[in-house]
Amino acid sequence: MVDQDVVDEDLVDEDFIELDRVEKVFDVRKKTGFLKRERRQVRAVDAISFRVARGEMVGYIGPNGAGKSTTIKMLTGILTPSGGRLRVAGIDPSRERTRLAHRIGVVFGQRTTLWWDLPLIDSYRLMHRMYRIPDARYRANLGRLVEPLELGDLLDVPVRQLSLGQRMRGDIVAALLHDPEVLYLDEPTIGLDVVSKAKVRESLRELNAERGTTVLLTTHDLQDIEQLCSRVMVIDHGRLMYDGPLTGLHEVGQSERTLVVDLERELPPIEAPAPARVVRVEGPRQWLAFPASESAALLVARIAAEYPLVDLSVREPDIEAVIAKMYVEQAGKAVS
Ligand SMILES: Nc1ncnc2c1ncn2[C@@H]1O[C@H](COP(=O)(O)OP(=O)(O)OP(=O)(O)O)[C@@H](O)[C@H]1O
Repeated sequence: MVDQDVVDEDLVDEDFIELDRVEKVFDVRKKTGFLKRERRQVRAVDAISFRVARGEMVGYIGPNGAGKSTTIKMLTGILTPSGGRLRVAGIDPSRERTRLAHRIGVVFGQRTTLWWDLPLIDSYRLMHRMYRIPDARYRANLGRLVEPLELGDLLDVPVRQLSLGQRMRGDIVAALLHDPEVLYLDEPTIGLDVVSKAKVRESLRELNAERGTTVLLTTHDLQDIEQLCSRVMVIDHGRLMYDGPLTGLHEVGQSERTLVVDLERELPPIEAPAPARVVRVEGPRQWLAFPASESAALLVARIAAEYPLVDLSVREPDIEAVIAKMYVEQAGKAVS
């Protein structure tokens, strides 16, 4: 709610979210024997710097344990950085968490901010009070959000009775009732079916286009990024590996698909026509990498003609594969 807060006049729109060499180190104690404990440090976020402009929609991706949630938690003020400088809308999140809370919205796909046993509308009424949203604005926002997210018939249903997709859409409305300028989304489409995913993505697109809401999106689903974000940042082991347009990421990461082949019995690696090649063998199962630009049909036909084929499937590259390819590319550049 911008009008209730003091807006930082010096803040440039390009620096709406600002991180300079931000770090987060956790002290972890592990039991290693009777009365023996080992202390270890986990560098979850390692000197990350980036800027997000007001109104941008940016993907923030990486494998499990990369440091995404830790970054988001620092951006909301839940966690305090161990080092570096961080500002959101000119505010230091960990110092002024409450003031910032009025300007940001957060959706965690795996958790809900809604009250489990209450009808959906009661959660919204509670938020209306908690955020002290003016009545007219609350009604207008509810009207504006509920219809496109198709929640009109579900407002009186207890949250525990909603499907995952309905609950997720309910959470998105909850995060937007107070008109936040920034929305952090952590896996907003996880576990959703194709139709629900499409609905969630469509509403996010509209929100960004119509209200200029800045969106930082964490996901394991590359299609979320493809359909929503023109810019993507890749994080791994707490470090920023890539920051740029999705097309650049495609060039390094999406260039290969995998054909998984189940043979009748264990055999030596399949002799596939280049550039296809066997990348892994486990008993009768073999994995072949091949260029995403080529059809799998020819490769399948060749293998079927020459090998005792039982089953097969084609896998699109996942984020882990994209990042693995980045390492190879970077190592190659460092050597050459
Ligand atoms: N409270 C904590 N105490 C100790 N270590 C932590 C804590 N929170 C996170 N970590 C560690 O920090 C690293 C980064 O974790 P984080 O949850 O940020 O990763 P992530 O990218 O969000 O992963 P995922 O995709 O699995 O959610 C991991 O090694 C994790 O075990």
